[in-house]
Amino acid sequence: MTRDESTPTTDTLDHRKGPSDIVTTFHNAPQTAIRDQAALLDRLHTPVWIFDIEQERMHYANAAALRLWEATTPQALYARDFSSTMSEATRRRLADYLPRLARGEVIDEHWSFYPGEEAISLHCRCSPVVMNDGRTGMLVEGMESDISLDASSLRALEAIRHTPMMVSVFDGQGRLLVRNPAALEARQGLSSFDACFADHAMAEQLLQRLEREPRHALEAIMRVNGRERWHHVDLCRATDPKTGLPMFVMGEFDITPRKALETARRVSQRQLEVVIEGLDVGLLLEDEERRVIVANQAFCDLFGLEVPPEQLVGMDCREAAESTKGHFAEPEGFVTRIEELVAERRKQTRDLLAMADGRFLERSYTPLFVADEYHGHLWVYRDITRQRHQEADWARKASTDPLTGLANRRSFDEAARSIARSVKEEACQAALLMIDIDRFKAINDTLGHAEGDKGLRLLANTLRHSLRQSDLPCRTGGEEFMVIMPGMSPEEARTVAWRLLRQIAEATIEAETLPFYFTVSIGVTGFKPTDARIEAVMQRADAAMYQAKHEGRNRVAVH
Ligand SMILES: Nc1nc2c(ncn2[C@@H]2O[C@H](COP(=O)(O)OP(=O)(O)OP(=O)(O)O)[C@@H](O)[C@H]2O)c(=O)[nH]1
Repeated sequence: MTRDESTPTTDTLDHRKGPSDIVTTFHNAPQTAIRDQAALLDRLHTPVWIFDIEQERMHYANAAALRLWEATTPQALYARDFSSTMSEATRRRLADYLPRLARGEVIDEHWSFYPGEEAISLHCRCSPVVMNDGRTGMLVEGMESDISLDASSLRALEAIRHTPMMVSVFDGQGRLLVRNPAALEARQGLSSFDACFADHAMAEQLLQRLEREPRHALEAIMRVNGRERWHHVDLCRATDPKTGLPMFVMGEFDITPRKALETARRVSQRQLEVVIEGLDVGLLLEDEERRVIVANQAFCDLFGLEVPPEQLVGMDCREAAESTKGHFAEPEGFVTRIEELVAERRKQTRDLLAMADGRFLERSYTPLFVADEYHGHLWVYRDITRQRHQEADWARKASTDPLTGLANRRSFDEAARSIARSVKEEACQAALLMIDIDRFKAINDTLGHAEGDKGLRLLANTLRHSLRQSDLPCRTGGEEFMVIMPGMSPEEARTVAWRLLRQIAEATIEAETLPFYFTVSIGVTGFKPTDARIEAVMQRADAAMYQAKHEGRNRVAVH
């Protein structure tokens, strides 16, 4: 069929009854004008028809449309029952149209027609029309399409009409010839090949590539309804069967969710590596076969390994433990404990390991289970040497008198309670001395507090150097000192007290930096199993000390 054949004459109209639909739809013109308008429409080369989608009946067709539908008379076409010839795909497509037309939408799509042996692709503009009974009909203007394919190609195009995959056909210059509804919906307003791609330069290169290669597949960022989406793109070179000119087919589907997932995985993998590398704890990840999966630089540093951590990957962890055990104060214990933990597969944190060089490491062991399946284990080593020293320092400070360096009242209480318990439960003996400087107030008042402090320090040093290791000298108050003497009877302690008393007096005389000398009074008592509280023994020591003061100072008294 050619367009020339379709030239209508006004005669055609004489034996046709124009439907009154046209009146309401087109111009709302007076009835007398119907025939003139219909005659005008018959003169169009463009086929125009009105189709009742619900009843599957034709309501109007101009002369060009009659030829397209291969009808000899309009009446024959209006009487035609389309339900018997309409394919299921076409019925579904039209069923999609109905609500859209009812909403007033104008739908532009390609439709294929097969009059005789011919295949015609028309760009159909489908608009809503109100029919006589008030229902919505479809007014179709079949405009010429750029595409000229043979019948089988058009049928192939029809077949891809219902796929969610986007299919577009371009000519050799990248101008759009036809696209299926999925592509049409995604690319409204975009009609060139390069406009489909976010990267136009890449589109240019692809066109050139297709001149050399018959097909090419890629993943690219494409433009879809003004947004950018990742698509898998299949490009295939073809030839227009009529003109012999090159064209190519592009099939696309959305892979954005997969790409997003891949990106997220890549980012989190990289982030994980950065985190592992940046950690200042030594980290070693083993698989269930006890092979190293990951180690970080901090791990190598802790064990003095002079290889980059990547070189440990794949190494047998049992061998690694054997070769590093020499770093530990108890090498065999280190290896044995690792094997125990692995056998138990129970999380273990804060395992303290003493190193041969005096450092302390804290070890955490975590078995790795994914969905109840064992996948190896994670070892984390942390150097806590500084922390340990700090803690020891704090503990010492908390229990030490800052002026003299002797144990303070808190330590004295703890030690005295412990000794009292031993005396009670183990029937051993212990003594307590209370030492008080004589007339210390006068020294302070005449020479000042700072000079007085020198005296206190001298007394503390004398106690420290004169007593046994097992004795505990403490500064329990201003110028009041106590000495706990485990394993000693009050009588034995009395002898020691006298010796101390003399040594203190001599020390004050010998000390060149001390501008005064002093004596002390000492009260002596013994811990008794019957003492309910340590205050009892302290009171006796206190009483003995006051007795010594009372008796003239510079002496020892026993309670
Ligand atoms: N320099 C110095 N003096 C202290 C410190 N703690 C207490 N003192 C002083 O020690 C003196 C204790 O005096 P008292 O307990 O009254 O008795 P005393 O002068 O030692 O006389 P007797 O104990 O009766 O022999 C007071 O002057 C206190 O201020 C201290 O940390 N440094």
